[in-house]
Amino acid sequence: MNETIILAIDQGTTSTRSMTFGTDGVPRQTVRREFAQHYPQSGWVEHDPEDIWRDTVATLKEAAEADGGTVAAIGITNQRETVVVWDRKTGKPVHNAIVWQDRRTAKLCAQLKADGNEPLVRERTGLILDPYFSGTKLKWILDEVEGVRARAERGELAFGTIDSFLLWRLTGGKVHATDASNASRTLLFDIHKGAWDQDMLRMLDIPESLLPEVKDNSTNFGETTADLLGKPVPIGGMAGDQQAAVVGQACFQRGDAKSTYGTGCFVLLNTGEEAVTSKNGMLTTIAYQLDGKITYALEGSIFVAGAAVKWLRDGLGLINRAADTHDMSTKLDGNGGVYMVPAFVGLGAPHWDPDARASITGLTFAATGSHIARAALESVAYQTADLMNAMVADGARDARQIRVDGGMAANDWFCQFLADMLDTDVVRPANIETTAAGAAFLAGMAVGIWNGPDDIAATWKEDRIFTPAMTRDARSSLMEGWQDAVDRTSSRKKP
Ligand SMILES: Nc1ncnc2c1ncn2[C@@H]1O[C@H](COP(=O)(O)OP(=O)(O)O)[C@@H](O)[C@H]1O
Ligand SMILES: O=P(O)(O)OC[C@H](O)CO
Repeated sequence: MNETIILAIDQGTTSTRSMTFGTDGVPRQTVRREFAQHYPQSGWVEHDPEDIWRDTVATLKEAAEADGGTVAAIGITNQRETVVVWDRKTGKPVHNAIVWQDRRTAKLCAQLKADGNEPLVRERTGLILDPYFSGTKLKWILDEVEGVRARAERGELAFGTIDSFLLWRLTGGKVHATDASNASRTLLFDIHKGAWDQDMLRMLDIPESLLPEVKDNSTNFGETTADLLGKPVPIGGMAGDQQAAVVGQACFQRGDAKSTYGTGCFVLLNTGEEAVTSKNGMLTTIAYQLDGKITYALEGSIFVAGAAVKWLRDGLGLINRAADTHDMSTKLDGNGGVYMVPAFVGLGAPHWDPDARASITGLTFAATGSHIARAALESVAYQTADLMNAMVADGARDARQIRVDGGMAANDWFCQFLADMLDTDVVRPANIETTAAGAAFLAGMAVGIWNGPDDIAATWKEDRIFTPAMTRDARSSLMEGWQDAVDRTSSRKKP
């Protein structure tokens, strides 16, 4: 008899992946495709939703076929905040997807801030007024794309983050829904009430008819059309990729923290039933909602992590493969005073400086390509340290370990440097694709394969622990160099 499997779709910023998992939670097959990034203007980032759909269908079919098992349920996880608006009749997007990294609404955010809206935004949504989140991007499409506002007001259009768009397409246009974790990133959602917020909709002039229904993370989201996998398959799980990683890393207890290193880096700290408000630039967000009960997280969001390594490869041509950065960094005695501040799309938490742009500082004739590669890896660890310090300052974090995952976590040199900078054990699981695993677990729970978080925690396996091995003085001196580089890169000039 065919084995039962769960299929996870992981729609990331640079690639779309489908993975199959056994009922033991172990990954079996992975099919991955990179897709085109569009940069129409400085600071703008777009995706073609049809590329995303095409790769989703192709990878899910290939993964299921390569596996050969019987797909019991599908889970979807996705790059968050990215906005798609489509026609309810034809399913056609009215514009390219505006990606979470896109800064085009920086001015609008500054204006809304100057008008005194930020305290209410923070109180209701847990977020701040930064172009990162979906709300102002949705407003841009309504205001700038000809005819769209009128069509929206006539109820002809639907808005969604990537999860919603894929759900709509996978169900043949039958279901327009999202999950609480994705909704909590839109700037439109009251994270305390668990409902769309009328004041936010008014502030951004967004017709409510555009919005999807918001559901638990593990529930019946509908069935796929029969043509995709030969028969309809239930979609049982949906979560933003960072929240799915919280589930995949089994961070179910208050105080558990994970950090995912993909395109960006996102640290999420489970704060249980309490929605902790940060005074230090962190976000308050929904980690997951199960059986109607919300668990919150404090989040630190860094916009560029693995993307800096990708730039070394694709922009500079300095490396052939991302993994080359490991040996280049290992062979140097130190960083030679070279720092990279990867503010390619501004700086996220805790600085929130959308107008900053990247820099490399401290270059001398002794600097080599390896110093630049190392500076890229180091910058991601320094940024994580800034987040952890902010969480400590918020009184929200003790000195427990942090679990890491995502593509960059495969790099041993980086993980060790991270442990040194955080002065905390860095724990890497056997499966670093925890995002897809989280989506599979949520889907599997919905169809009774796993009963709840305890079953999921039992499948989590450690690969390696990286223990801090640097003196306090060495750490402080590196962090000072980093702080100096950040100050030089800031768009806010010191008086
Ligand atoms: N060994 C490595 N060392 C450093 N960076 C790496 C390594 N392997 C992958 N990366 C980086 O990690 C990112 C890929 O991670 P992934 O989790 O697939 O990202 P995403 O889901 O955002 O597409 C890429 O940006 C790549 O540059
Ligand atoms: O593409 P990733 O994995 O870096 O994730 C993107 C985040 O969801 C953006 O908030």
